[in-house]
Amino acid sequence: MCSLPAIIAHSYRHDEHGRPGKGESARSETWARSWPLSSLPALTPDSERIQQSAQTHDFLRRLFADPDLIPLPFQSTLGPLIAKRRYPKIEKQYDAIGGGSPILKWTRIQGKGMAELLDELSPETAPHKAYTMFRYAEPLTETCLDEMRRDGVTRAVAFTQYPQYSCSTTGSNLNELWKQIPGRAGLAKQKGKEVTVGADPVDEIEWSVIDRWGVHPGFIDAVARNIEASLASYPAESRDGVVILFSAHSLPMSVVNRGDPYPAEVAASVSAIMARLGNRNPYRLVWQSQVGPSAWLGPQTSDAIKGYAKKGLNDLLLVPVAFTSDHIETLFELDLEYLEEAKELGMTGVKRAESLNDSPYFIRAIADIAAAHLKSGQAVSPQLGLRCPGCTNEKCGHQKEWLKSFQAEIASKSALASAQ
Ligand SMILES: C=CC1=C(C)c2cc3[nH]c(cc4nc(cc5[nH]c(cc1n2)c(C)c5CCC(=O)O)C(CCC(=O)O)=C4C)c(C)c3C=C
Ligand code: FES
Ligand SMILES: [Fe+2]
Repeated sequence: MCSLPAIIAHSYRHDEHGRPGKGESARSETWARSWPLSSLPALTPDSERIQQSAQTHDFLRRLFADPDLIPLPFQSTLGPLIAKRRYPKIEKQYDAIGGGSPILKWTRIQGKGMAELLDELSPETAPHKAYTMFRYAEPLTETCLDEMRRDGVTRAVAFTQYPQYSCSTTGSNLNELWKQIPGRAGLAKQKGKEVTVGADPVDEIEWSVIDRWGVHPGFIDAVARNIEASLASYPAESRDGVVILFSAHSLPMSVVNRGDPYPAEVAASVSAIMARLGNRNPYRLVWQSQVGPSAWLGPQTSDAIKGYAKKGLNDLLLVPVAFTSDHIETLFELDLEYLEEAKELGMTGVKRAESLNDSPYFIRAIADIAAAHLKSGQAVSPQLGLRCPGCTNEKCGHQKEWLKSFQAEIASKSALASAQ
């Protein structure tokens, strides 16, 4: 299974009087239903392999078809061709990390833990259920919406699992969500289709968005704890000299120059983590995973390692700062490519801090973020409302207007709940 993390929707139902339904008891049962992999019949190694290969290819095909991520000339022709050409290399990488991305597993563990904590932290909006919505792999937006439709969800929070906002990641996911809601006036008009708003129960869902949380103290603390655990493995006398290399997925310079907020938000996370650690170590922010020949934001992580090797440094701690769980970027690129490269360069003190995965501190942090959001009465943050100065993507405008349209209702319901 390989996928790009997208949105966890937290939802609860209301009873017939519009109050949160306290009696809904099926959380664990519906949760079990939302583990499609565990309910598959036993697979032979061969059929597993075929399924895995098809998933990787579908993932790449969808990714290169997304103009919000990679705008290509003749996208519908060129996208599939690039996906096909890239597939053998990427498939080998997934093979090397155990046959697929663990991102679905971790996202579900985090979501389940978060929903359970949220029931305690925000009993007035309980019960909560976490759904997973990926942009390029199952469960896709439409699959997740189907599940929500079946469950009769009426209120949902689109909670991005990217701590820092980029229009290429969270933005693309929100654009897709807007596109997949059948009764959106904007798109229905655009395509000249007659859509009866309200004909589909999914039209009735009230949405709000947690769009970024890269400096939340709970998130910062969870990352800092993993860094502290790794630093503890260096000898005490050299510990404070270890260079912390924060590594985040890079962006094409065209996206940076359009005014994408991600680089500044990643830098803000790094500063907050360093402050939490007492600013004892030297550090740099570097960028990984660039794709294709265009200019990307640097310095690249692998060049930074090589540069420090040349300067005679030995102790580097790599810290993934824009991912909340392991996947190909950490398990293959950092662990297998860069750590190996560093060894070949003679560096013996290069290590990687663990990803957040099932960190209880992280799960508590996302539960806190969700609880505060549910109390806030906010549908959309002021930052989400603003388009990039260089944005020419009409979908971004529609998506933001659609999400802002929930503001009055969310605010009045929240005011009502806090008055009770
Ligand atoms: C913060 C996270 C990410 C940003 C920003 C991001 C931007 C971005 N990515 C591509 C192209 C590709 N990304 C690919 C995989 C991939 N990307 C992220 C995260 C971010 N991407 C993750 C977590 C993953 C791996 C998912 C998993 O293993 O489950 C890939 C596919 C792999 C490959 O072919 O190398 C591509 C392609 C662009 C163009 C971009 C910014 C515009
Ligand atoms: S690209 Fe950033 S808002 Fe459209
Ligand atoms: Fe990516």
